[in-house]
Amino acid sequence: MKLRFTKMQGLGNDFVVLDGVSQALALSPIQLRQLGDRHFGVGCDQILLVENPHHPDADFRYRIFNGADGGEVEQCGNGARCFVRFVHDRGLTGKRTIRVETARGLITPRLEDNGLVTVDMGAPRFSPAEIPFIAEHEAVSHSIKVAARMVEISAVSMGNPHAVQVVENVDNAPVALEGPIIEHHPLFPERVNAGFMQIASRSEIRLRVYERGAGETLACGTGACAAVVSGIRRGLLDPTVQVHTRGGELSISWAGEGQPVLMTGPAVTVFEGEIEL
Ligand SMILES: N[C@@H](CCC[C@H](N)C(=O)O)C(=O)O
Repeated sequence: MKLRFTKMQGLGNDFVVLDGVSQALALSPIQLRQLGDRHFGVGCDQILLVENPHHPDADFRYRIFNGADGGEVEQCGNGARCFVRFVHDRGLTGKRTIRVETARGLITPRLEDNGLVTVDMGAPRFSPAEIPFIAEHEAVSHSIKVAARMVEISAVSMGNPHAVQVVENVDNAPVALEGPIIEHHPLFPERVNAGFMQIASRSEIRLRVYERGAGETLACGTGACAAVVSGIRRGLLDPTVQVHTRGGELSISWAGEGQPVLMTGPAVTVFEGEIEL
């Protein structure tokens, strides 16, 4: 079968985006992995499938699959911004504020006049139901053993699970060594995204994320939200923070418990193409 796709990126976190609104699409895990493969397919960190909604209050539904293993996941921050650009640029909607159904509820991205996209990512969650590893007393951080050392991590769900640690300097943080160990740590039965955050000031962090099912990416939107939320809860950060990733800048705001996280950043179309699957 021939499949048309759009290649997009948000801060270098790259996506193959598929239009499941104009055509019915049901891809097997093998086909998804082929799309994600950088040698035998198109290559991307995640595949985004845009569909008609099931939820009565939503304009669209979008599904997210990690490119390396084809596994479906609940949420993707950079993907949410690319999703908005995609439906807007293809004329699938004229709205600039869009209600989107994800595997973890509705989120609301808005295409700004300056071309950036702001996404209301919903409230972060800290309950054991979302992150089973978190104890009932909901401490803001926990000590876990990673390789030979104890690491203090904050567990945050942005719909998908994150474990964030504070490091002195992200440039020499043990992302490649500890990322996969944290991702597969037995305390996280659903596996986890591992964040390494350097606090530059109360309003600026530097961040690297080893993503579940993808490895280290140039940026992770939900990872940025989770890192800022964990820094605010630890008393290290102000409510609005500039996040420097290897792929560029994001602005993240959070007013505190029960409030939504707002993420603003770019979304760019790279090219369109067709692949035989
Ligand atoms: N890159 C994304 C997150 C994609 C999903 C993640 N790897 C997971 O498995 O939860 C982002 O920008 O948030």
